[in-house]
Amino acid sequence: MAAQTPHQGDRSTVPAAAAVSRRRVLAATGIAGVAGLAAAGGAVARDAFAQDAAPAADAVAFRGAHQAGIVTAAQDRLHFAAFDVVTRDRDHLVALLRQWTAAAARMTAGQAAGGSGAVGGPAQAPPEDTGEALDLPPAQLTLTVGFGASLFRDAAGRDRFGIAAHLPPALAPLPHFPGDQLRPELSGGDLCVQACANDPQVAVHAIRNLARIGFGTVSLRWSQLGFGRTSATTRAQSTPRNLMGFKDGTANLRAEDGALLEEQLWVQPGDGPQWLAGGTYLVSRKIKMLVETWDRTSLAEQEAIFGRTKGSGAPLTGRDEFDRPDFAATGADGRPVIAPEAHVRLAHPDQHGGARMLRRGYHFVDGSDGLGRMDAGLFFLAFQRDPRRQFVPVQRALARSDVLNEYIRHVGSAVFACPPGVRDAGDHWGRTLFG
Ligand SMILES: C=CC1=C(C)c2cc3[nH]c(cc4nc(cc5[nH]c(cc1n2)c(C)c5CCC(=O)O)C(CCC(=O)O)=C4C)c(C)c3C=C
Ligand SMILES: [Fe+2]
Repeated sequence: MAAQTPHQGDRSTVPAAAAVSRRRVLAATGIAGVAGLAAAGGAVARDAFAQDAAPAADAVAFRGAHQAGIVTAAQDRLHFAAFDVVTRDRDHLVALLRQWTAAAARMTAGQAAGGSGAVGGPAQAPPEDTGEALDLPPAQLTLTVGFGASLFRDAAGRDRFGIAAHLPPALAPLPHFPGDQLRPELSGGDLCVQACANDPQVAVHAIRNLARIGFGTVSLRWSQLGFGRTSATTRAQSTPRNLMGFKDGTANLRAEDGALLEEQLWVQPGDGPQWLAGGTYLVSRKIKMLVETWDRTSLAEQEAIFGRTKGSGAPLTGRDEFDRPDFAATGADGRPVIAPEAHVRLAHPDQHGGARMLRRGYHFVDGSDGLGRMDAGLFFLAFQRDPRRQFVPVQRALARSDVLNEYIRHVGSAVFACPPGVRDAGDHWGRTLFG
């Protein structure tokens, strides 16, 4: 595979030899050929991979200074998984991270998870790929890994894998916030993988194959499917709407923010342990929305809650979506136009020493509760340089005063340290931490 280290702006370019789509493999082998591959022991499939080295059109480069899936233009679908490590053997864990890296590089390029694919291996063995993405393109799949604090020390404080000395202070557990209704089975985790793609089947396929490869070393702790991005992460993307009908992500950090990303998003050398420089922290919160209550709330009340208009997304003190909110403005009654307890006032960087986050969440609808209510909400994901200075103070202010709290419940929570990007073909997830 070509050794190439694309940097931030190069995400759209994929090392040519890495980018052989599953569709191209099928075309090269032919459908009839595929049927015969199991008996043929996979040689045809491997030859097809070797011969066809044209780039897949909609692949996001896996390697780079930073991991993909953070400032990457937010895709439309999510499958997020948190894993517990079930081995005590450091070598097994590192071997898995190497295997995962290889599989992730392949799948993000549109290839099968393993070299012989879904149908190219021996008939007597389980296939190296589960097959449900066999004829699908890469769909801009990104796979982003993170490490939880529990990977470093167990509940009794024991050093699990000889990495406790490298635990970043900023990976501290989040404090309890007023109103939290967190469920342990939707929270925490030793490792996480965020799979984003523009095809849900591609995202699910990726997580499923990583879980399959990890059998015996990791076990799935909790997972979340998401749809409909709730943020824009590049200037080219329009602002989407959340399940409450409001534009969400207007004031988000974006890929083009240059120096601001260094200041607010990427861990800098000297911030903490060196292994995380170029990485970032991810906070996930599963937030249920009481949509039936929201839907019986007047438009004026809804707009007062956010401090923005529902139609254009403009602040209540402005006309256009990207107008700066004027928190000093008062109405004819002398009261602030944007209420003291409005969501955008409480979350605004002006209230938190300039702290910002890169929000990258998704909607979820997990069916209904049997009592006529939708089990729906926001799977909030936010990347940042230090949760102690960013997520925690903002959430503390929101938990204390946000009028939105009447309509939402935080039920899941986790924090992960996401290492820097995989640099080249010899690099792997966790190398900077485990050596
Ligand atoms: C602790 C961080 C935040 C949580 C949790 C959170 C939950 C949450 N937010 C919305 C909808 C909107 N949020 C908006 C802005 C906004 N929200 C946060 C932080 C959290 N939100 C920030 C930092 C900001 C930006 C503030 C600013 O700089 O102006 C908006 C307005 C549009 C926008 O800028 O994105 C909406 C709408 C929901 C529905 C929700 C929980 C379910
Ligand atoms: Fe918000």
